[in-house]
Amino acid sequence: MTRRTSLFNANSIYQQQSNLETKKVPAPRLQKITKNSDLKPRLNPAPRYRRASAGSQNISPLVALTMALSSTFSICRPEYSYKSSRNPRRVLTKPSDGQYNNGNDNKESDYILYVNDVLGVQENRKYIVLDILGQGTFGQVVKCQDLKTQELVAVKVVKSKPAYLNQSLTEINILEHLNSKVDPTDHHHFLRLKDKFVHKNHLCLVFELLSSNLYELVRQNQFHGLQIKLVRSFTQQLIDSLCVLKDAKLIHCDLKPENILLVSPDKPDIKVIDFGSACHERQTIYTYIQSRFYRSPEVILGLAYSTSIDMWSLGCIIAELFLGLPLFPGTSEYNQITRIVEMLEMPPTWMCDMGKNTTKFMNKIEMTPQRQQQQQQQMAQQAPQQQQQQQQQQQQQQLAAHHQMPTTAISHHTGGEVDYCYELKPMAQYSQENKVEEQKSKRYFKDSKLDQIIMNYAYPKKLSKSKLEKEINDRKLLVDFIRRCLELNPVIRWTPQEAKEHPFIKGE
Ligand SMILES: Nc1ncnc2c1ncn2[C@@H]1O[C@H](COP(=O)(O)OP(=O)(O)OP(=O)(O)O)[C@@H](O)[C@H]1O
Repeated sequence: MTRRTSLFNANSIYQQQSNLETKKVPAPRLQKITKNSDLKPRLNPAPRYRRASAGSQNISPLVALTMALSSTFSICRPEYSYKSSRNPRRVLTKPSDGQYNNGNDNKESDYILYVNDVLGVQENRKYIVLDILGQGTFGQVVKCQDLKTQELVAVKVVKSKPAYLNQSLTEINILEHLNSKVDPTDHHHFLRLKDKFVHKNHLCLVFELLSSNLYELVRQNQFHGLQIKLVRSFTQQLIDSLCVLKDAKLIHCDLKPENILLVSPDKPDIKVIDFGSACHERQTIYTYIQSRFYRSPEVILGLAYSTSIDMWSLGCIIAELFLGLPLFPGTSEYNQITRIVEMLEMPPTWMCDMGKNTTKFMNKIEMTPQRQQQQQQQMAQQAPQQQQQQQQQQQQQQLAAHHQMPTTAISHHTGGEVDYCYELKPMAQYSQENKVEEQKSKRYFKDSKLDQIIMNYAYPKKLSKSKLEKEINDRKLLVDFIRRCLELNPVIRWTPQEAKEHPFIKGE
């Protein structure tokens, strides 16, 4: 404490004392501060309201009834003695009825975990369970202490079903590759894997212990958006991770706020977790990937995918961090693609042509002669140069469709024998065909287009003119950045390397 602060405290105590004296209230038991005395107020040596502890020292009632409760109790009842081994075991897993694996697992094949359980049997590789951190598709994540080093760690106890076991082995492979080869110096925000072992038929992965995930952070903020400065800091770190992943040809496949964790509660440093769905760009075998709100149009439509699906998820995440609510909170896959199209645009025709699931969500409509005529008239009115450009575009599209290579993002196909376009199926048609009850989308935002939503989102109160101008400018950059991540055509969607140069990231 500096001299300035202690002086300030002493003066305020003097002030307090004189106020009390004028009101004729008994003054607190402070020693009068003289010129030469210590500036800190001193309590009289014999404190009142003290209790004896079992160790025959004087302790305050607060300590006696909290930290020293057990010894206080033994003073009152000498026959009482406390042993932690007699505590009831606190169960962390729900449901907790043992159904499989000799009663160790519940009906969901989750290992039934209790506080103070020890995971691991090998000497020097044992972890005592302290608390539950999270539960996911693959199993449970618990906070543990390494019995040898006393270090706190997070242990993922994987479900005992073979499918989850296999997928978790992939997670181990990818994390080990990332930790030892791709990012050995731990500079690119990837979770560190420390150990792995099998405990009672459950694969256990020991990770460094991190803090809350970004969904929890937004929830703690009552689902109000985060400050643009903080959003920028998170985005810079995520772009850095995605650049490294792209260079390593790895796709995370499940980027979402729940899978981005703060390293500690008091700093904006983050790490990407959950590589349980990750894969190499050459091994994209699964088609049902990414959590729905963050699922890219190419995955919804059933096209081949690449690292660019993580950039789509990133766009959704950044928007959500700024707005406090998910941008595309789809209630079904149909609802998801509907929300995307309503807010942004239709996917280009080549994507609809090539998507294995397109016919589930969209109708292919033949162009009527009337509509064709209308278009030709429009073309004739356009400048010759534009016409030439359009013709070139058409040729490119035909070529692209032929070689399954996309070029530009237009929603209808012209040229060739048939002229057609795609349209989203009306809700009633989709519901009837798929025998489901689709609901009309609930709107979270008053505006319907991305730029309006962000530019009109509540501004911080009492901003000076210059700060308001800066906020508006920052938001314009944010809109532009998100729009480039949310490009429906994955071929022209920005790569993380391109995004790294954007003024929003550079803070220009
Ligand atoms: N290293 C860690 N430190 C602290 N908490 C963690 C850690 N790893 C995971 N968690 C918590 O556990 C939750 C689930 O973890 P994880 O996503 O790895 O499990 P999962 O079963 O693969 O989940 P999902 O259903 O998303 O696939 C996370 O959202 C996070 O809150």
